[in-house]
Formats: sequence, structure tokens, C-alpha cells
Amino acid sequence: MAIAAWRLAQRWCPSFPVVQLHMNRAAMTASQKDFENAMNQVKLLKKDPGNEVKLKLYALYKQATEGPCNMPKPGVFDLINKAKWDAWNTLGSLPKETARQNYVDLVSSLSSSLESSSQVEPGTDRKSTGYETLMVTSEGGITKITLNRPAKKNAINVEMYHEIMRALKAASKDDSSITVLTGNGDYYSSGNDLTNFTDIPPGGVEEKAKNSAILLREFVGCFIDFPKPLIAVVNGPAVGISVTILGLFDVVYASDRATFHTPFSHLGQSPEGCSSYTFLKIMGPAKATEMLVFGKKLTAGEACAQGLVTAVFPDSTFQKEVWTRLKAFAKLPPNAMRISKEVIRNREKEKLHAVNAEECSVLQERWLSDECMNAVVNFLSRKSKL
Ligand SMILES: CCCC/C=C/CC(=O)SCCNC(=O)CCNC(=O)[C@H](O)C(C)(C)COP(=O)(O)OP(=O)(O)OC[C@H]1O[C@@H](n2cnc3c(N)ncnc32)[C@H](O)[C@@H]1OP(=O)(O)O
Repeated sequence: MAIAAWRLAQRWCPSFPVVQLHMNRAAMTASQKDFENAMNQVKLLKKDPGNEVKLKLYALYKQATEGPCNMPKPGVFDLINKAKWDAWNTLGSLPKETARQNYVDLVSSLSSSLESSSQVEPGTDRKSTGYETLMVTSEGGITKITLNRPAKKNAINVEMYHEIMRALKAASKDDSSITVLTGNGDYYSSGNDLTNFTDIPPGGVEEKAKNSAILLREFVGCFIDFPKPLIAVVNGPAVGISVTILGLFDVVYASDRATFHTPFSHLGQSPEGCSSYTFLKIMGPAKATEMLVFGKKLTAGEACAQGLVTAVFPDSTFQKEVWTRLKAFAKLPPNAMRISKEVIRNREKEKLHAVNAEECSVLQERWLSDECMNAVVNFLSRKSKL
């Protein structure tokens, strides 16, 4: 029974082994008082812990107070309640006491991780803390922004969109010469986190679509306006928005393990990241249509042949070869590089902002379509994958 509960808990809470350690050490279950304290602590958290954690907290709370989920499953379009139901239902027959303890432990690990992430690491000015979804370092003239949700294939949730914008703004002002974006783990990024669509505000799906279009426009705008050389180090497969914005990078290096996939039609969506303009310029309309309309997945070699990728390296030597080049670039005079980028890119900026605005407004409509909603529901209910 205890092993079953442990396995179950591991499934819904990746940090569970850590939590479990605390439990074993303390060899006790949380009292009702601990549980109530934890509930109060949640209200005091200074930072939003994100949807995934909120769903875990919800599920554990329900399990601890009501026991196993025996409510009828909400309809497919009732996205929020369905996500909540799924989270609770996943806990199966986890005993109430264990759920209560796990709730207390999760809140405690959450409070300490959110507190510590806002503290500056003593004795170093190289690693920027205060990011939940990224690792940001600055060293030897290179600011490196690493997408850091490997367990989710570096899917970009709302928090990550905001953090990337924050990191880019900081990098544009710091003393580095070049900026690099890469991914931690086996993926570069699986694109937009599809659970972003489940957090529906009081104004309903229309408000959600409007807010998402505003966020997307601002996000892509940061790439259009980024003033220093921006290099993508594509360490593995890239999907959706992580591919489209590559057209706004100055150089794209890829491992031969990387693939480039923009399955917008499959998802009932349409191109973003200015790809409806940049991809046509880079690879011509027919190849761009194969990717953006028909969702053709390119190998790194194909993406390189089509001009989206600058160079491809064998995965075994990828990091070594790429970083040797990047370190050499970072030694070049920074002002000359910035000004050259300005000369190359500036005349396109106005056009790119106009394209970005148009793409976002088309997408705002698309997100409300049955085609898009069905695709998201199918992914979230584990019925489909790319
Ligand atoms: C607000 C601005 C909006 C801008 C819009 C942009 C458009 C796009 O970016 S469209 C592209 C959207 N991305 C996808 O459709 C990818 C969906 N993911 C998949 O099809 C598969 O996960 C994968 C092919 C990428 C990987 O498959 P694999 O079998 O290797 O791994 P999984 O077990 O599926 O993944 C591990 C883990 O990660 C979760 N996950 C992966 N990608 C996403 C994602 N894009 N959104 C949400 N969650 C994702 C996956 O569910 C697994 O989670 P669990 O371990 O909890 O089951």
C-alpha cells in the first residue's frame, strides 16, 4: 500500500522523492494544524507557483479533505474543471493522511524554493537567480539563457514567456557582447505549453485568447528589437514557436539530433513569430508552405539546406564545437557587432512589427476555433501527440 502511494505520488509530483525524504526523516504524518498552517502559507506565497503546482495543491487538498475523486468527469470543453478533475483523479486511492502530509511538504518545499530563488547567490555575479523556468549565466562576454523545464521538454508556459522577456531585456543592457538561447535536456523546446490554454480568466475564453495574443506580441517583439547578436544553440527537437522565432535570430547552430516542426494546421492554429514573413524570405514560399501549412518536420540537415539553420554539428561534438566558435565571437569588439546588426536588421524592423501584430490578431481568432480547442483537448487528455 505504501509503495503504491509512493508510486502514485511520484507521478503527480516530480519533487516527491525530496518530499518523501523529509517524510522518512520525520517519520510522522502532518496534523490537522500543520495542514491548516500550510493552507494559510499558500495564500501568503509572494509568487504565483504556476498552474502545474496549483493543480497538484488542489488535488492533494481535495484528496486530504474528501478522499478519492468520485465526481463525474467534466465535459471536454470545460477545460479548467477537467484539468482539476484529472489532477485529483490521478491520486487514485492515496490515503487522506498521506495526501495531507504531501500537501504540507509540497507547500514547505515551495515556500523555500520561491524564497531562495529570489536571493542573490553570494560571491558570484555570473549566475542570475530569480528565474523559475530558466538558467541565466553571463561569462566571458556571453549571456546564456537556458530553457529549463526538461521534464516538460522545455514547453514554454506563461511564466517562461515572461522570464525570457525579462532575461532578454537584462541581456540587452548587461556587459556581454552576444546572447545565446538554448535548452536543458533532450529537447530544445516543445513550443507553447498547451496547458496555457487551461487557465481561463473570469472573462472566459475570449479574454484568454486576447491576453495570449498580447503576450505573444510582446514576446516576439522582444526578439525583433533585441540589439546584440542573438544565437540559438538548438540542442534537440524544436517545435512551434521555438522554431518560428529562429527567423529572428542572427545565427542558428543545431545538433544533428535537432528537428524543426511547426504543426500549426494539426493544432488548428496559424504561424507566428513573424515566420509568415521570415520563412518565406529564408526558404521561399513553397518550402515555407510545406513547413507552416502542411507541418513538414525538417531534420537539422534539411533546415540547414533551407537556410533556417546556419550550421549542423554531430551531437557528440556539438557543445564543444559550438562553444569554441561562440567564445571567439564574444571576443570581437562589441560595439562594432551591435552596430553591424543594426545595419543588417533595422530596415526590416517596422515590417516585422507589423507582421507580428497581424499574426497575433489572426491567432487570437484561431484559438477560439473548434479545430484548435479539439487539438488542445486531445493532447491534454493524452489522445494525441505530435
Ligand atoms: C501564448 C502564446 C502562444 C504561442 C503559440 C505557439 C504555438 C506553438 O508553439 S504550437 C506547438 C505546441 N506544442 C505541441 O503541440 C507539442 C506537444 N507535445 C508533444 O506532442 C509531445 O510531448 C512531444 C512530441 C513534444 C514529446 O513527446 P515524448 O513522448 O517524447 O514526451 P512526453 O511524454 O509527451 O512529454 C514529457 C512531458 O512533457 C509534457 N509536454 C511536452 N510538450 C508539451 C507542451 N507543448 N505543452 C504541455 N506539456 C508538454 C508532456 O505532457 C509530458 O508531461 P507529463 O510527464 O506530465 O505527462
